[in-house]
Amino acid sequence: MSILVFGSTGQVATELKSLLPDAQFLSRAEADLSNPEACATAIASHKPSAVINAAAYTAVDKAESDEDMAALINGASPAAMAKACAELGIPFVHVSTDYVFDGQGETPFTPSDMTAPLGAYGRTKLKGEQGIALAGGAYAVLRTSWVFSAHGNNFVKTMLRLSETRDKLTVVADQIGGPTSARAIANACVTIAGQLQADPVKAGLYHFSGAPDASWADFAREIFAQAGRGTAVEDIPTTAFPTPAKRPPNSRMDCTTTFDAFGITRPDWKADLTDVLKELEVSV
Ligand SMILES: NC(=O)C1=CN([C@@H]2O[C@H](COP(=O)(O)OP(=O)(O)OC[C@H]3O[C@@H](n4cnc5c(N)ncnc54)[C@H](OP(=O)(O)O)[C@@H]3O)[C@@H](O)[C@H]2O)C=CC1
Ligand SMILES: Cc1cn([C@H]2C[C@H](O)[C@@H](COP(=O)(O)OP(=O)(O)O[C@H]3O[C@@H](C)C(=O)[C@@H](O)[C@H]3O)O2)c(=O)[nH]c1=O
Ligand SMILES: [Mg+2]
Repeated sequence: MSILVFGSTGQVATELKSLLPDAQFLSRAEADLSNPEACATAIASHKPSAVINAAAYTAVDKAESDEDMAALINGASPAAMAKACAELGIPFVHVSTDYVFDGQGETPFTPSDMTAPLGAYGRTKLKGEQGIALAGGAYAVLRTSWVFSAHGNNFVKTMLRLSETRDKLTVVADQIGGPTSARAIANACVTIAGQLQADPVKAGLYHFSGAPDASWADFAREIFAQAGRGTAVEDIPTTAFPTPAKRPPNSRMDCTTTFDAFGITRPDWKADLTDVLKELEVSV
């Protein structure tokens, strides 16, 4: 397959690069997602056998005051990509988020559960999902959560940085979800692209998150335990950590249909964290 990837520097794009050395990666300079037509044109001119979109507006708090731009990048451009792929008859794999849900209750969300984003980032990602489904091609939207890797910005790197100057951190304990390594997501995207090409009836919306579910505070404790840092983690409620964007308290995702359709299981995030810490050279 000649795979075309939108994104070049992000967490998932970086992992796709090591997995797919022969794929083409489009940076922002080569395809700006604030320009949906440019994205469609890039696909039409490269004529790939599959497209993976790993680029997005991921600054959750900033999106609250910049929703129009986030909507172009997360909504209109992925929809335009899906349409261009449908016209070429090639698979399109896109990554979405747990933040499309309101996070009520304690039951894991299934792909068919009602969406109700609490903030601008989630609203714009939902627009992307809906535009992609409307395009009607051999698409897969893979919703994931709490992405971490050795590259880019993520919670693991933030915690390690803060632990250098702090003996104790306060971290929210009432938001529960599945931390997911960017490498596991990249692997899943490639598997799904291949299977969609052979079997386009598998098109649809899927969930993929690391197991077991944990709170951000649990995640922080595991990071410090594995990295051998003495920093203590105090559980706090979300109300004690005010942010511009509201985040879902329940980010648990039911990933059953992803296994049923593609044979892909939930990755063990603690094992993947070990690999990332090794890569960062901070493991004990
Ligand atoms: N991060 C997370 O915790 C989660 C992410 N996701 C989803 O997973 C996918 C991958 O996320 P992740 O790898 O973490 O993302 P990152 O934040 O690590 O990277 C985002 C990428 O998008 C690119 N990008 C942003 N704006 C534009 C633009 N206007 N034109 C072209 N490229 C642009 C960035 O390029 P540049 O370097 O030029 O800025 C960067 O390469 C996204 O769809 C995201 O919504 C889902 C759940 C959780
Ligand atoms: C730094 C810090 C954060 N927190 C909280 C804030 C928040 O609720 C949680 C995680 O912080 P972050 O800024 O990493 O969260 P955030 O950027 O919202 O992470 C999200 O990004 C987008 C792109 C997604 O799609 C989601 O799945 C999710 O990964 O931890 C603390 O409680 N204490 C702290 O010291
Ligand atoms: Mg963030």
